[in-house]
Amino acid sequence: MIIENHKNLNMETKRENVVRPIDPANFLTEETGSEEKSPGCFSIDFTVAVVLPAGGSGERTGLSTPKQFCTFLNRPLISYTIQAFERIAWIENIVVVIAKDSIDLMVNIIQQFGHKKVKVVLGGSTRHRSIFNGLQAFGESEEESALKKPKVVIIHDAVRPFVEEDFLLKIAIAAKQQGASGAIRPLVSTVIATTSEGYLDHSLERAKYRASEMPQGFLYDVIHQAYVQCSETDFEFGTECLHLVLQYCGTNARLIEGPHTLWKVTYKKDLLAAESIIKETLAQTACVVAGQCEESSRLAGALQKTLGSQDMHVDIVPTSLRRSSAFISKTWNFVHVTVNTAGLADVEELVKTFEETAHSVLYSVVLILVHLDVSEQTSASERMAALGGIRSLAAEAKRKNILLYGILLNPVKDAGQWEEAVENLSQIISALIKERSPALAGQLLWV
Ligand SMILES: Nc1ccn([C@@H]2O[C@H](COP(=O)(O)OP(=O)(O)OP(=O)(O)O)[C@@H](O)[C@H]2O)c(=O)n1
Ligand SMILES: O=P(O)(O)OC[C@@H](O)[C@@H](O)[C@@H](O)CO
Repeated sequence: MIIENHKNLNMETKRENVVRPIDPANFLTEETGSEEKSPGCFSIDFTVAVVLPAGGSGERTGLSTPKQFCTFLNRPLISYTIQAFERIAWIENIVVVIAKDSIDLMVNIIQQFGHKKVKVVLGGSTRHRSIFNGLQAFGESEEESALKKPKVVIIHDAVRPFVEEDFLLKIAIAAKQQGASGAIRPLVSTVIATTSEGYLDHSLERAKYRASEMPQGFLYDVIHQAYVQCSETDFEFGTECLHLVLQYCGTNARLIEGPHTLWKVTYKKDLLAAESIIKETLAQTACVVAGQCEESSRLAGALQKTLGSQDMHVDIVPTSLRRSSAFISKTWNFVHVTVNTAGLADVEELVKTFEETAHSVLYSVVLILVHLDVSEQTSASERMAALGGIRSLAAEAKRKNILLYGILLNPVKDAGQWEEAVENLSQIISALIKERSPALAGQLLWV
């Protein structure tokens, strides 16, 4: 679900963090978080920084909110892109270039989602002007500017959230060696030239052409020099940074074919596609927290098998380890199996652990309580009553971006009926994890 307004963002603006609107000729950047290095898989021996142009209005989406600030899964698109770069240890700084009207919102996003390497800079009336503004946030020395210029600068549209470290490394190394580098993709449609009357003039041989995508990498001095020299026409109508460095610096970019995930969010459908991709990625793993008793272990093992058959990787963790960060950090989906005792206290403790570890800040956590009561003494209504507290617990958890659901599993003795019940349970668990619906949080389902 795409949300255009920002009712779910904490809009209490801390003015001291706001980048003061200033004359674009004299850039000011504002430190908005501590410099923390995220663990990375690769390392390189030169400095790299990133400029994310995010100053556009997103007219082609037809939405009133610029697409980079449209939210899905309780988070704006730009936050996903920032995180894609922030988690990379060899990227030192991320300059986000935004329109003046978005300053307060951007500062709140940085604070709400804990973005650490980000500096905010004012954009311009076109993408090239915004990129140039971003580049000018760097200076020759720390004295001249809050940001020392990097050896290589990666330029990446803020509305392209799916970018991986290995490809960024290729782009950065090629830019260091060649002066410039850029991502390309095969054309999907054939390119044609039209006459002024709107007829076909000629078509291009598709195999000879490629789509220019992002990220692009440049030696900082090369791209900066190109922008210093480029014309007003370039600034007003240009869309290709690689062209600028060729025309004004004679630098021929190394072109690297990238994965199909580099696509740019342009239309509303792209926002829906981005939400689906993130949901699909989050739903690939789960953790079943189970007690030591035989029924609990048996149910946990059966769920691991049935969810596994739906391509979900499931770890089983004993209840005693439910608070260990080792297992919490591996997934955003948790199934807590309880037998005979309702286990709401355990669930409450898990919610507290997710909050203490800030695990639900970037992505919603799905927490499903599966309760099996094998004691012969309790009636169905008594079992329902035992989980009656889940609704209030779920309301509190939802405020922390934790989606709590309850499922009552009826005990059955017949092996065939048990297998069928576990299959049904597994389908429900899978659906709750895939959909991540806040509307169903607090509901008690019955299998
Ligand atoms: N004056 C501008 C215009 C665009 N961009 C950014 O450049 C990227 C790619 O541009 P595009 O997809 O065209 O974004 P918009 O210009 O916002 O879209 P539209 O043309 O539909 O208005 C986006 O992250 C956009 O925010 C920018 O920083 N400054
Ligand atoms: O043209 P738009 O402003 O919609 O998007 C920018 C794209 O052109 C640009 O990101 C790539 O083509 C690479 O230069």
